[in-house]
Amino acid sequence: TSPTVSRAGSVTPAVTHLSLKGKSLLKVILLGDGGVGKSSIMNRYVTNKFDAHLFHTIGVEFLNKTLEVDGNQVTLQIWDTAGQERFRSLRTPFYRGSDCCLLTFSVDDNQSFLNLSNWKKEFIYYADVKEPENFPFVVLGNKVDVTERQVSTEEAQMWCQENGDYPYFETSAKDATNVAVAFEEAVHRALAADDKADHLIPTDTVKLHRKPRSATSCCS
Ligand SMILES: Nc1nc2c(ncn2[C@@H]2O[C@H](COP(=O)(O)OP(=O)(O)OP(=O)(O)O)[C@@H](O)[C@H]2O)c(=O)[nH]1
Repeated sequence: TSPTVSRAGSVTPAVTHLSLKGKSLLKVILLGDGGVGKSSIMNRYVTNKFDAHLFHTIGVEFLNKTLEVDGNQVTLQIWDTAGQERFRSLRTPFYRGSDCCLLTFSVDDNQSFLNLSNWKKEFIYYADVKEPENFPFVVLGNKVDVTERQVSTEEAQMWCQENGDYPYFETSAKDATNVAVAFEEAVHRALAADDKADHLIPTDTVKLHRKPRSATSCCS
């Protein structure tokens, strides 16, 4: 729609049964081909509005939404990126620090589905994800309100299963189908991945023991 701008939303739905561990901000990023509906999904979720004549995004935009997680306030910072190839260098610097990535395609556009792998690769590279197999991706097949589909539910589910067992949601920003549940799943995944990373830290500990000096090992 316009170059990097930020706005704030203030809706507070409840998400429960999540372990927060002091986190108060979660960054969720939407990636996918131009025109699949990323801006519309974000706008539907944060402002509950839909615009049938949106302009392409240039660079990135973000909106905040406050959620309640186990009685605590968490800010969900949703980053909407420009899907068109010509804006690649404007969007990629914003991938770092994401807690969850929503890979988005449109069910009436087969090419946008085929491009999911490229979006995943681009994200992993520019976000500098250290353990791609543990990163929480969620896949959205948007525009399910349209009648002429090019991608079946089964095909999309299969891709998700084969590429990391990602959750898959068929959404419509137009009529609000599954938009909120998809973001709630993103929050769940982000917090679960954070939990897992916490558990991994002790295994990285290096034990340093001074080796007893032996009579033959000394050279000075
Ligand atoms: N029928 C239908 N149209 C949609 C839906 N979501 C978005 N659109 C329309 O698709 C067009 C593109 O939507 P955007 O939200 O701008 O797509 P985008 O992915 O943000 O596009 P870029 O900014 O170019 O990356 C707009 O005309 C929207 O109104 C949907 O769920 N159903």
